[in-house]
Amino acid sequence: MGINLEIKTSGQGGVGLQTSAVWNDESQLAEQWARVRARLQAEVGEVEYRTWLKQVSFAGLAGDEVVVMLPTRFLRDWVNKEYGELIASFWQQENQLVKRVEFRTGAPASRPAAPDLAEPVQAPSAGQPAMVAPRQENMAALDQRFTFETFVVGKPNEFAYACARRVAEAPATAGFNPLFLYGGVGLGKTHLMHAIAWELSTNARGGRPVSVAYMSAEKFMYRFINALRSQSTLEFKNELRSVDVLMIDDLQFLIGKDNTQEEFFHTFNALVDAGKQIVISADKSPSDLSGLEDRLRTRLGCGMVADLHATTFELRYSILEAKAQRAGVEVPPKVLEFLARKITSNNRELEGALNRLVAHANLFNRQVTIDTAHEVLHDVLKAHDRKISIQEIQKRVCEHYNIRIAEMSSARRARNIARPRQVAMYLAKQLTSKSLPDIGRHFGNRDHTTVMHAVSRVTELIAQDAAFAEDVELLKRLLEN
Ligand SMILES: Nc1ncnc2c1ncn2[C@@H]1O[C@H](COP(=O)(O)OP(=O)(O)OP(=O)(O)O)[C@@H](O)[C@H]1O
Repeated sequence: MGINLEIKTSGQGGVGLQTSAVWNDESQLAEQWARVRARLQAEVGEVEYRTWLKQVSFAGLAGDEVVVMLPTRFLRDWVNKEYGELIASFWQQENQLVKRVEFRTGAPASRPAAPDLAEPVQAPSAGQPAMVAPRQENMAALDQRFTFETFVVGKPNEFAYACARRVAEAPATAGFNPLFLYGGVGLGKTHLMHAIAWELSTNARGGRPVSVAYMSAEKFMYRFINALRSQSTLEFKNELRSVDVLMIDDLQFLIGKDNTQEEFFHTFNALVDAGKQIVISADKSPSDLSGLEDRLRTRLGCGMVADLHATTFELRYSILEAKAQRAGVEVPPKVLEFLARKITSNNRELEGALNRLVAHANLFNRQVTIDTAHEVLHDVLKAHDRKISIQEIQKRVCEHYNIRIAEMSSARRARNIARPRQVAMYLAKQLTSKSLPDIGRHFGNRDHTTVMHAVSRVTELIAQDAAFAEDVELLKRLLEN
């Protein structure tokens, strides 16, 4: 049989595959591919087949070109070089339309609910759909809900959001590499990481494909250990070092894992030196991640470090409003306000509370009201009350302003006493679910109208005076932690 074969390697996903005539029948092509695989297996032997060829998948026939996919660039190039001609020849013998075989990175046809970017994925060129790797066990998947569009931006996270946007639009820009996102539990780090990965994998820049590998630090360690066990560390290294963007979530997990840290450090250096983008998230800033090697901490902090601050009432309210709207459920503003005031710990808990409330309302066909919120969320609300007492608030505020604790209940009205007292009342309203009269009782039996006045005065001052706002925010964070 005369074979005129041309083998091409491309970084683009298997897209726009169109076929013609008899040879393009899907089931026929599948059968042909099965036979090609069987012949490859027989030809190269079981061990070689399992090592290199098992991961080749068939994406389709485009004109006279068979497109096959491999999960990584390294594998793509290797298989092309070592087995390209053989694969093409077997195809040619199966299907007379085939003239060429094209090797691409990514995965074939069906798009899973959420792409799995633990394996590098090629973003498509403009106008083409993203190619995504198949969902595989033990790999981190991207959450479809975690996009830039669903991320609510407010004061505490606007800087981190802007940095994330910037990296998604222009990876490896000087000053933004690595991008290090950090903040307390449930404040949106993973959400932003996924948003960057989605953006990069679905929006090619100028037609240039971008390969992204996203995984948790835990997954990184797991894969590294597996590679050591199966003596495939070289493949692991090459695979990671072939990506354009490496994203590692929850880096603090590597604390105390010296060998994995070492491996990560080398991967990090290799990528940054090659002008690739790294994005990291952790619960603390690089300088506070004690337990990480100094040289790694230094490198982590040399790009852009962006903090996701504790939430504010306004942000919590906006998040609840957006989530309720997306869920298509009407939640009265009063209830949103109630939740935003009471559930101050983090956005995950806030979201969980809203979900419970909405599920309850649907299940029992009841309206969402403050009463149902009390009823359904009594455990969460109680836990929050338990966490922060008015006495604790008073103690912290007094320490901060350097006044005696007795002044919280005294009748003195000098500004240097009255203002901290008002701040303490304001925080008591924000951070506990005590009623205004209750709060008043803790402050020398003051009337509830005095507490109301304190709350509105402090709210006004926060809006007018940035330094004062920062003070109050700091106190709040200290108390919440
Ligand atoms: N600004 C935000 N807008 C919309 N949703 C948010 C925002 N911040 C957090 N969330 C939601 O809160 C939940 C927790 O966020 P995420 O998992 O990103 O937190 P995290 O900072 O990674 O926490 P952890 O430290 O536990 O890993 C998610 O459902 C996320 O969508």
